[in-house]
Amino acid sequence: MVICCAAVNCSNRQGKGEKRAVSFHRFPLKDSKRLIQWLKAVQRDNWTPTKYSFLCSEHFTKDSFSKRLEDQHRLLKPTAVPSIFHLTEKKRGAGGHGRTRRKTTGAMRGHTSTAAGKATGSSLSSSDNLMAKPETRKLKRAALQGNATPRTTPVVSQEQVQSLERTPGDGLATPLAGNQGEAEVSAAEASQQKASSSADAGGADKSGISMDDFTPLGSGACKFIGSLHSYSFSSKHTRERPSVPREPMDRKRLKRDVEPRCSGNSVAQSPPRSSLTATPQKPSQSPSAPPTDVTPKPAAEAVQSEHSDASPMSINEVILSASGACKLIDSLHSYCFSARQNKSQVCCLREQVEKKNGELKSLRQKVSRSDNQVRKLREKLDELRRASLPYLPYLSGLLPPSQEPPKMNPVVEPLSWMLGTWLSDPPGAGTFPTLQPFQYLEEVHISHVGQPMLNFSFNSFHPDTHKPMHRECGFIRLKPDTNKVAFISAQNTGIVEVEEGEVNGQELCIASHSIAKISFAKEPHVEQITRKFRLNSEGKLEQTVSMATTTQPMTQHLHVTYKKVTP
Ligand code: HEM
Repeated sequence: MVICCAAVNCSNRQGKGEKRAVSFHRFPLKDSKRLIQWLKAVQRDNWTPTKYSFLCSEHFTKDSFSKRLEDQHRLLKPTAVPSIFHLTEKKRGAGGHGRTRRKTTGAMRGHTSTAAGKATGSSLSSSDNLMAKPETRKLKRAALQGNATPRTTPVVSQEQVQSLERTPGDGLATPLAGNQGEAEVSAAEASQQKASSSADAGGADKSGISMDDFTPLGSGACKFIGSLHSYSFSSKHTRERPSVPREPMDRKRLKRDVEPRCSGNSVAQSPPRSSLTATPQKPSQSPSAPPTDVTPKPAAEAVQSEHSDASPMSINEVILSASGACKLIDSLHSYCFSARQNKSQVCCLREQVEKKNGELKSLRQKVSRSDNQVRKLREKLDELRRASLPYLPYLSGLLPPSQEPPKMNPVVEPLSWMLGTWLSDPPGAGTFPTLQPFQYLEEVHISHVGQPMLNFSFNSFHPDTHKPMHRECGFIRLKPDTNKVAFISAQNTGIVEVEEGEVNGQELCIASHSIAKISFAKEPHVEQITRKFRLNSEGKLEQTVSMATTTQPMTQHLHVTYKKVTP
């Protein structure tokens, strides 16, 4: 890399001119206040210095320098601010500052220079600026000897100042008390120095080139920014040329690292070297021909080897690039984290759903088992009901509809105490000389429908099996205005009989008047039957049946007490 002066209308560069005549000094990038003063003095619009930007010694007054004790080497004072500039020519743009115009630069070395008079740069005519270079040298020397006074009205663009004032570099790097990162480069000496000597202690060597000149800003923050920038650059480069090997890409970056205005002069391609073993290459000593090599180049390569990218980006660009990279990395981290979190949540939810499904399946099985149990219990209940009250269905079938009951005929009123539904309680007792005593259940229903008679039905059941046994039904009539009663009955055994008697109070005694039977009725045939009904003191209905058969005299066959089950 050729070290060039960044001042407007200054063509000084390393290796040009007399040895030790001109030294080059870095911009105090780490000292923002002083950097602002430098920029105001330089007056380059839309331009931001990099660590490879230099001002030559011709822009500083003599008292800006001190001499090192051991070798009397000229050093720029840490507080020095440049003040000697040629600002009368058309200012350079952001991309360069017109080296070709350097030859036509006038002798006015800053509008406050005593050698140049008190006229401002803007007031000078173009002819005044057309000065021969030797003359310019004289004026330079005069300035270095103190003839030039610092600019009292520095001008700097507001954009530059704001950019610097908000540059994070102020906070990232603590200003150094020493040379603060700017270099003092004696072009002639620097070209002859060995890299080994320049790497001794990181300080300025005899050449005037300090190791700090070519090392990056020494803070971790800067290294961090550099690495992010390297990441951004390499990503960009990979996108553009994904198949290009790494080494060519690095060489390409070396070219970019050179100051734009110097790159056209000479950039010697050399293999990358270590920062501490790099050997400076001897530059061309001819002032007229552009040098084929430059002294600081190995050191610059060392910087590049230490930092993956040393492109001449402005500080703001670096910061913006780093900030963008940080945001991108943060967003990627956030995305990865949220993706992992979402995946974990999905897995967790899936497990919960599977667990709930298992619970639901278990509950459905329980419900199914419960339904079966309920169904079986209902069946059992129905069976128990049938077993306990087998005649209730018949009873319910005999009950009148829920409406106004018919008015009882007065004729049957003497028999009204018989009305109702009655159930045997206790079970009836069966006896006969030819039979073993037995028990039975019986349901009695005696009603009327408004007619002058009562309707009756007697249905007996086996006490254990509830199977139907003897059954009979018929009518009870009263002879009007008498207590004479006729009892007409048909029995399932094939007997049809009429009994007559009298009702006295709540007792009815009747005896068979006529008995008919079917031709195939089972023997022994019944020949006489007597009955007695009464409502006892407990309100229960009692019936006693006696009969005579073809084999047995009149003997009691049945006795049963009923309790009333309807009002
Ligand atoms: C007024 C009504 C009834 C008459 C006229 C009548 C008549 C008879 C006669 C003639 C016998 C045969 C006796 C023998 O073999 O020596 C008999 C037997 C029997 N009766 Fe009655 N009976 C009447 C009501 C009932 C009732 C309400 C029951 C209740 C369940 C009943 C249960 C039996 C039994 C279990 C036998 C023995 C086995 C059989 O022959 O079926 N009877 N009955």
